[in-house]
Amino acid sequence: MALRIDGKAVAAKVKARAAEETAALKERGIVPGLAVVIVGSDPASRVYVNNKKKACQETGIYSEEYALPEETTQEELLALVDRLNKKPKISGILVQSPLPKGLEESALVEAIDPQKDVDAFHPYNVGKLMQGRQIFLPCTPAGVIELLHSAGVEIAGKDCVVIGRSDIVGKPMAMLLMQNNGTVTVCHSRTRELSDICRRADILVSAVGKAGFVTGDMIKPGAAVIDVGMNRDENGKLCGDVVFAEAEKIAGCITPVPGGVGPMTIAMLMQNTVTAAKLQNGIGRN
Ligand SMILES: NC(=O)C1=CN([C@@H]2O[C@H](COP(=O)(O)OP(=O)(O)OC[C@H]3O[C@@H](n4cnc5c(N)ncnc54)[C@H](OP(=O)(O)O)[C@@H]3O)[C@@H](O)[C@H]2O)C=CC1
Ligand SMILES: Nc1nc(=O)c2c([nH]1)NC[C@@H]1CN(c3ccc(C(=O)N[C@@H](CCC(=O)O)C(=O)O)cc3)C=[N+]21
Repeated sequence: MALRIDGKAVAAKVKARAAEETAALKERGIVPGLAVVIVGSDPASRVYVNNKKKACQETGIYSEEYALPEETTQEELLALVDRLNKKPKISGILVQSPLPKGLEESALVEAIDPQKDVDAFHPYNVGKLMQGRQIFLPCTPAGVIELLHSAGVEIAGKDCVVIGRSDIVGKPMAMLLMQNNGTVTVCHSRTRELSDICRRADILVSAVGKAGFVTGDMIKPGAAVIDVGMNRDENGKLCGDVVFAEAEKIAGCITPVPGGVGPMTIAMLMQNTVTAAKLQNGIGRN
């Protein structure tokens, strides 16, 4: 049976570290602050945003939430981002995706001050990541790397397969695995012989968004299986991309959903908010 990686426990450690740093900053009169902007009433987004708020409370990070109606215009959002860019109390800005139709996400992300871009979605930060000179690590992929470390999985020299090539998960995930000296293959909807490629992976990361996508026969015995997917099954229950019951019999270690990557995303966001506050106050990392 595979080792079940406890994302909640690892996230608690990351948050504890962020809380310590926050306390130290507060002694110097600096309070890290996060602004979360959510537009419309997507129920899943609501849950994530509430989790982010709770994490801020746990770590002592100041937070502001802007819950805006579905009808909000691009101009109104841009004006809000501009205000938050200039607001000293705010170290980090996150615009929750997806946005309602008609709003242009990329223009909004580009309007965020790169020094406050705690998601690391701004093209400046994406470029920095490509060069391995990033100031912020992308939260979900960085969370995955932490989980692998926590389970004692070595990345260097390993065959890593990422399923999914989105800007927010797949691509930055591949980049971070490469930075950690993995040999990375990225698969997507046009990939041929996907199962065969997956079966060669020592580390398999699934970020597809389809329940039941990764079956036991796609997993190499002993592999590390990381499930980024957040889906609802036919009963409305939260589940990942991986058929967990099959995979845990074959994998060496595996992350569950819930309780795997999700909590790590939020913990890394707290870490990035602390980093942002330090940066804006001329304090180097560590
Ligand atoms: N745990 C967390 O913190 C987070 C979880 N998520 C979850 O992760 C999942 C992925 O998110 P995101 O990257 O934004 O999703 P996207 O929909 O943007 O990307 C999905 C990717 O999967 C690929 N794909 C779809 N179908 C297939 C297929 N049949 N075979 C191979 N590849 C396929 C797509 O390929 P193509 O490019 O060719 O279309 C695409 O690259 C979602 O469930 C999301 O909810 C997301 C962010 C954070
Ligand atoms: N700008 C932006 N940044 C994001 O980081 C971002 C986003 N938009 N849009 C949506 C995705 C998704 N995401 C998750 C965060 C927490 C959990 C999480 O806490 N999951 C819990 C359970 C949550 C539940 O109970 O539903 C778990 O897996 O255990 C999941 C997913 C961040 N995202």
